[in-house]
Amino acid sequence: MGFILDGLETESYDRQYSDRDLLDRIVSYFRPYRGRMVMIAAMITGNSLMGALGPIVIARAVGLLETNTTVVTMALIALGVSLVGASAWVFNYIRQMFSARVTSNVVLQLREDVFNATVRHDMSFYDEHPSGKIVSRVTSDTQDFAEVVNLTLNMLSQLLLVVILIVYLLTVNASLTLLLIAMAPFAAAIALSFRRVARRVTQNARRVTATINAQIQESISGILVAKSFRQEPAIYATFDANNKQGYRVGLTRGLTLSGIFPLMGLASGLGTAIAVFVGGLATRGTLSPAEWYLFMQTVGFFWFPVTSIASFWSQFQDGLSAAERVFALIDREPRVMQLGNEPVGPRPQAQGSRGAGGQGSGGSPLLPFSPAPLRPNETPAAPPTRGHIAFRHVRFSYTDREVVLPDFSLDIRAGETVALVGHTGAGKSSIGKLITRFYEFQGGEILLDGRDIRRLDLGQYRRQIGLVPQEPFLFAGSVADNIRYGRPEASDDEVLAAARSISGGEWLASLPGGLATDVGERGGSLSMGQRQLVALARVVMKDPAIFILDEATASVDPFTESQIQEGLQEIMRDRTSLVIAHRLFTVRHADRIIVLRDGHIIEEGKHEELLAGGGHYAELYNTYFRHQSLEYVEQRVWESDSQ
Ligand SMILES: Nc1ncnc2c1ncn2[C@@H]1O[C@H](COP(=O)(O)OP(=O)(O)OP(=O)(O)O)[C@@H](O)[C@H]1O
Repeated sequence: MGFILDGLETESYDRQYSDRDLLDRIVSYFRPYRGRMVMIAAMITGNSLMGALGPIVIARAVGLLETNTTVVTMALIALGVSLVGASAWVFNYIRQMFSARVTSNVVLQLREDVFNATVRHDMSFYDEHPSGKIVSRVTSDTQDFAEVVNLTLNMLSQLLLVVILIVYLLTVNASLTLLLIAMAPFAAAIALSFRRVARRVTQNARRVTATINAQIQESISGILVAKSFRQEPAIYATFDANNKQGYRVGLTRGLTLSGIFPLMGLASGLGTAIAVFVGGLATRGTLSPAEWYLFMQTVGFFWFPVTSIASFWSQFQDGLSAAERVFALIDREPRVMQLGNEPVGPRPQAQGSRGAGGQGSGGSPLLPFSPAPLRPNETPAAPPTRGHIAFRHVRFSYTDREVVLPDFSLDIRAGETVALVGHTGAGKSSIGKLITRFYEFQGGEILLDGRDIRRLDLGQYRRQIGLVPQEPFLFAGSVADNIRYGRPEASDDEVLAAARSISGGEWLASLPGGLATDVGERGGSLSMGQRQLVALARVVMKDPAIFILDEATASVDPFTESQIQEGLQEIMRDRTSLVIAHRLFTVRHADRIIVLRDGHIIEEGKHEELLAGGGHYAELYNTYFRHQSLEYVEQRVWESDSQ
């Protein structure tokens, strides 16, 4: 079966729970619905009782046929059978109603938990796991689990029906009933022997579905790149291969599971034959036709749940493995670990420009915050965030294969604008990602105003960080919705004010509907420059103490560029800013430029100093930044004019 399973690895966070742990966990989801579960149990009992009563009443009718029966008696029996059938239906209906509510609630809760866990995971989780596979777990796995719950209830109802009939039959003929019971272990043994096979084929089917989902999702997200490289056939080929693998795995599952039914049918046929033969011999002359009818009827009822345990078992395993996968996703150990939840307050009210050198308002930015001792029941007051960031001998790697920052130390003073430059892969973005706590570092410490960022309340801490990534992501909705994302409670006037704080709001005029313009999926209806402007306005709305900008490498038209630059000046004025710089404008205006190579600081200073030094920065400037300068552009124009 090897080729069928190629590429169907489990996820690194997958784990095998013991049956007991798994069951305890499942039961915990049903605990809040104890009352309804009791009601369901009562309805199942009622339904099974009525189910058993049906054949008993008919058997009585058969018995009565031996004697002289009146029309009235027969009518009463017919009425009895109808009542029994109707009551069974009512019990069943009420049970279905309650169980639908309970399972829907459980799935609701399970989805909430799994989605909540998913969005809380740090970025390393998303690096390792394709989003399509995560989607599979959140949607189809939770649904499969719900289906198995319904199946279990049906099964319980069936089993109860058999138990009731057996108890009744024991009163009719004990030895024949015991013969029936003696056959049950054989049927169950055959059913259980399929357990492992069924679970494996089912799990493989689920994995292949997740792989197909992941690939479709990736292909659609990257369709623009794929089209521009004319890679549609390659995408199709990968899909085709995955789809065919899905077909093979699905077929194997179908064949394996359907093989169980004929085998079980054979076993039940044999069982009935034995019951007829042995039972017939043993009870010759002692059983009435009515009793014989009831026994044979019960053999049918008896075999059905016992044999369907086989198929049920595979589906049950199916549901259990779905639950296992969902719980594994919920329980995945976070890599970013907060060691405390010390409060983090907003930045002190802006008191005009702090100027170059970045001495922030109020006190020494290097002074660590030492809170006054709290009285019992007093919640600690959140100290204002001045924005002094210190890296102390930080060691960081994404994976075991490469150390990105071997021993990184850097002080960014409160209010300072620091530009990080360096060749690609030098570790610039990683520094920003560590400040935002997207990834966990392995050694050293990072301090905010003298406090270890691992001890801070993560939500409050991130509230103080405004991030603009290289390709700003906009959510579906209007420009105003996206700006309001920075502070959901903001009024329309505040949103407008945030938009106007960027380049006087001139950029809004280029949008067809102004603030109401629909941004399209991922902001696709706006130009790259407009997306950056919206992202900047979003940060203004958030009003963070620390601003991190991973500058876009894509150039925008000069007019938008100047609007972006004005916006940046506005944002950087009163806050600590870290810019992964790709624009000459930002390096020139930075209080300090840090030049990185292989995770080490090799130069630092202001633009002119570094340029005069003729080192790595000068080299970077000449190969990368210089062509953006006005002098360069003018010289090129002059050269082309004079040719
Ligand atoms: N999510 C990740 N998982 C594993 N390795 C990563 C990840 N992100 C970055 N790296 C690696 O870490 C190193 C530093 O990457 P980083 O993105 O910090 O560089 P950078 O200086 O910002 O480069 P660029 O200017 O190209 O954005 C690179 O070798 C990169 O391959």
